Amino acid sequence: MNKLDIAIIGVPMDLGQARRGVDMGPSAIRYAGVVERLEAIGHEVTDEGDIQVRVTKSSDMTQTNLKNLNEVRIGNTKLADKVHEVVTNGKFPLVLGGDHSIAIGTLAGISDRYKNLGVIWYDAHADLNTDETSPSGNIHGMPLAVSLGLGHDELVNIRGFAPKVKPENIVIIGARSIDPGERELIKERGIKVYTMHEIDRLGMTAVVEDAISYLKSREVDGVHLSLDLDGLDPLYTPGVGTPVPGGITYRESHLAMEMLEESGLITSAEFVEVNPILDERNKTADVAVALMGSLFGERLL
Ligand SMILES: NC(=[NH2+])NCCC[C@H](N)C(=O)O
Ligand SMILES: [Mn+2]
Ligand SMILES: [Mn+2]
Repeated sequence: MNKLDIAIIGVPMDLGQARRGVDMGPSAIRYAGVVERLEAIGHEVTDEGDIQVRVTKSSDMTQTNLKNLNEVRIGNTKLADKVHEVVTNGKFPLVLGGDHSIAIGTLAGISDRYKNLGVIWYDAHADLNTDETSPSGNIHGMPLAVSLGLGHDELVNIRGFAPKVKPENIVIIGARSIDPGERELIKERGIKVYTMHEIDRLGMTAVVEDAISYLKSREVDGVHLSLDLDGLDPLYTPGVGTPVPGGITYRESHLAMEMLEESGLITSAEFVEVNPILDERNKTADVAVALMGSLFGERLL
């Protein structure tokens, strides 16, 4: 295990989707013992606290079909600057959500350090909608598209450059709910997707091995793991706003985290969509922290 300097950044953002409460995700994950857990492995951990996010919904949806565009943009701009600072200081950013719209800021903050960044998107969804294709207007369904440079200018251009990632450097794992516009984009850009079909058919071992060798063949200089807790089956992580049945198991997820840790490729991570209001006794935050344990090198023997 490689000893890391981990910087935890909380993002109490819930304006990227419709169900309130996911702003309490960072507190729930801290309560589940994230700092102690990572320290016990032997890492240096600093909790950088939370990014200030405006809590009031904007009523103004007149110009675009994006909900709370301004608040989401401002929160992500602050997050991007913070992540950039942490990366520049040689620390490993571990971002706690908050809804998945915060991946916009995380990726904006990382990607000028890693010019050929790889991204693993562990999620039931592809999050590849744009303002034109979104069925909901919820920005948490758009962060991957935004990072590809597609969507509203104000989101795409955070930190003044675009795109943040290349389509051929992205791997999606666990997809089982894909909208028509997203399907088109996946085909058009040749984005690598392991749906639940591939996970069932090949097994998680083969899927993660394949994902790792694919990213290595792309010669990535870093890999960001963006883990949406709804990637797991809602049996294991009920505290999410957009659950989709038929998901990845708890065991498969631990295996995936262990294999990613062994690969030595991961240079940043975020765990998102933990909503304590929808959860059962903090189960989803507990799973998030357990998976972080595996991702950061915790082993039984
Ligand atoms: N990060 C998430 N949970 N995203 C869910 C997105 C759901 C749907 N595809 C939408 O765009 O509205
Ligand atoms: Mn999702
Ligand atoms: Mn997501």
